[in-house]
Amino acid sequence: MATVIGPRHPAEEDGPADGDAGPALPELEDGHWMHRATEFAHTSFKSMARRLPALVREAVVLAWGTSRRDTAASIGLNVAAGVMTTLGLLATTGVLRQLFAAGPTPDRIRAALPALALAAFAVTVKGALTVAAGWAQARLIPQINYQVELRLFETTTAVELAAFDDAGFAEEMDRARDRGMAEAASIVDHTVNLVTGVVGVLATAAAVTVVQPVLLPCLLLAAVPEAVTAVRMARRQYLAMLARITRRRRMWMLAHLMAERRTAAGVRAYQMREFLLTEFRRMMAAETRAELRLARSQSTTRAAGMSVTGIAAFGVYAVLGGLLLSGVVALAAAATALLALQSARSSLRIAVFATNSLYEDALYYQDYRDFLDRARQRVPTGGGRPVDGFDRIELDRVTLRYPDTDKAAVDGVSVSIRRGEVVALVGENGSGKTTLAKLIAGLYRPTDGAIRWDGVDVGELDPRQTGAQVAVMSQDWWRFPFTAGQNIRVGRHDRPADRPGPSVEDAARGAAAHDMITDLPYGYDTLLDRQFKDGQDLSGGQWQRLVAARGLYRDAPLLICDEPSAALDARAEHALFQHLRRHPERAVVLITHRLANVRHADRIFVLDHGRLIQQGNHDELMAQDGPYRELFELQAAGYRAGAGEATV
Ligand SMILES: Nc1ncnc2c1ncn2[C@@H]1O[C@H](COP(=O)(O)OP(=O)(O)OP(=O)(O)O)[C@@H](O)[C@H]1O
Repeated sequence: MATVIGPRHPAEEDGPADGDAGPALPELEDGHWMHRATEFAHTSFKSMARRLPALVREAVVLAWGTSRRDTAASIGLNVAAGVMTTLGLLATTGVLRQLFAAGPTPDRIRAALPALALAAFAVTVKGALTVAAGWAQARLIPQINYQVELRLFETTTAVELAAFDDAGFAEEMDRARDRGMAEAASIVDHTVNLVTGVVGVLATAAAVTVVQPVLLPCLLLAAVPEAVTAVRMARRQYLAMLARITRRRRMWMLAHLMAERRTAAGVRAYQMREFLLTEFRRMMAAETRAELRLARSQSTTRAAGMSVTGIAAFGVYAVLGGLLLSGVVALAAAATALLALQSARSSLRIAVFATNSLYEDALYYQDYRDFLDRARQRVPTGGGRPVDGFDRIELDRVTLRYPDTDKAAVDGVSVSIRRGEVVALVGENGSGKTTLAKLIAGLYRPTDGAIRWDGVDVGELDPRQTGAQVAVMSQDWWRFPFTAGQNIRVGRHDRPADRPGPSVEDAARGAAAHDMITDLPYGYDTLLDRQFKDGQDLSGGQWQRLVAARGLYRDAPLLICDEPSAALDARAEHALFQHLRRHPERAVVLITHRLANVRHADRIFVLDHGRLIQQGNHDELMAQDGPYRELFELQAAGYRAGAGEATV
């Protein structure tokens, strides 16, 4: 049997130094979340604590806006639990005082009983309050997630298409979606934990102060080193993660290349296995060494922290002993202080951790807030004039310049499209056809010039109603993970039952997709995504038929077809073009490089570098000595030559 394990790489035995894991792949762009990670890494705990009130306020406002009842319960019940902590400690002192008093044991126990009952009551009630507070806190999280996610997607689906061409916008959206959104619930969670921790510390401090104020500094002295060690370790881990992040991202990238269905064929066809594995081994070895170094330094920090904590505890015991001997503190109070110490330690640890996490997560949540503010400004408002079809769409010296580009993709183009016509956009790659089609479809607004529907500027029309008049068969379609039937029906999913229009099957027949769909295992109910059970894959051409069927099902008065047949075989292409013929109720804008398909168009617009350089019907353009005739003859010559060779 052939071995499936490649030869061992030297790195496996000794592993290179970190510097050896240099880039064989090109340098990666910083991840969009890196700026927050770096900011967090360089903020001191003191600065974090200073921003704490503002962050807590923000989290409370968010939680309050989501559920007043659960917010009030989360905070109120925790405060009440704190009161019970104080009460419990005071009752314990009472018990101890009675037990340590002089007299016969049965008498002392009897005297301690009321305080004992009170302590038991406090512990029980505190337990119940803590459970109830945890419940309210757990209830808050999904409700916040629901609100925050919904708000994000309501916004991302409403913003204008042009926003997505803006690199900054797309990046902010990724940031908001990948991390910012998830941190909304976290900041509320951390805030409640912070409140719990602070209330715990205050409750303990209050009890100790009542019992004997002198013990308060001892309490703090003993609790602080442990909390500081915890923060130090978390910080060190974070910095180590940050230092290794570039390498880890490279590893993830390689891991995807080696274990992905979509890359499997390419990796095999080009025999890339050894190349990828070698890269992976190099990085893995360096990564392992870094992990080992971190483990060592963390253990050192923990050991140092434990030593300081031990010394502090020793100091507290010594002070307590001194106070006992000098009679400043009674034995019962000293015993209570030891109990309080345990409680204060864990509360302080919770509070410090919560501060750290709250600060970090709030940075990411800010990304979410910033994105929403920015995105809301990009939601098209449009006018309120109703639209019900059109007779003529006019583009008047229309220009569109994509963000961050110097050249206009469409440059001062004036064309008109009438209902009942088929017009074609022709030109070489990058000449601006798709961009012009998107302008006609209303997906982009021109940076210059005007688009008018029956003489009215589109800016004055209701954008929803304008959009409803348009169907686009785009060349870069998305494989929606729906059934075949849904993939077509989604083209007009909101069609009222009484509105006439083609059935899903009619549309599929029109796009030569019906037979292909009925051949699928579940026909129109077949799921077209292999991630689902019984999901199926379609070929590129089969998908294109489905996309064409969706466009036909939409049954709109303006049909824009951008390379609708690029992946279709000759029969499917023929069937589709039968459907794209002239129809009195519809205008068709057709983009195709197969010029035989535009011969019958009423008008052909030829574009070059974004400019309109020729227009007319096929015969008129063939009569001119221009680019259209040149392109057409080049294609026709290919066919003629093929026919000639075939006859040889
Ligand atoms: N989203 C975008 N952001 C920036 N530039 C773009 C964008 N889309 C297209 N362009 C640029 O605009 C110009 C016109 O592109 P367009 O897609 O309209 O050409 P096309 O004629 O449809 O090309 P093809 O025949 O290859 O489909 C090209 O230079 C292209 O690089």
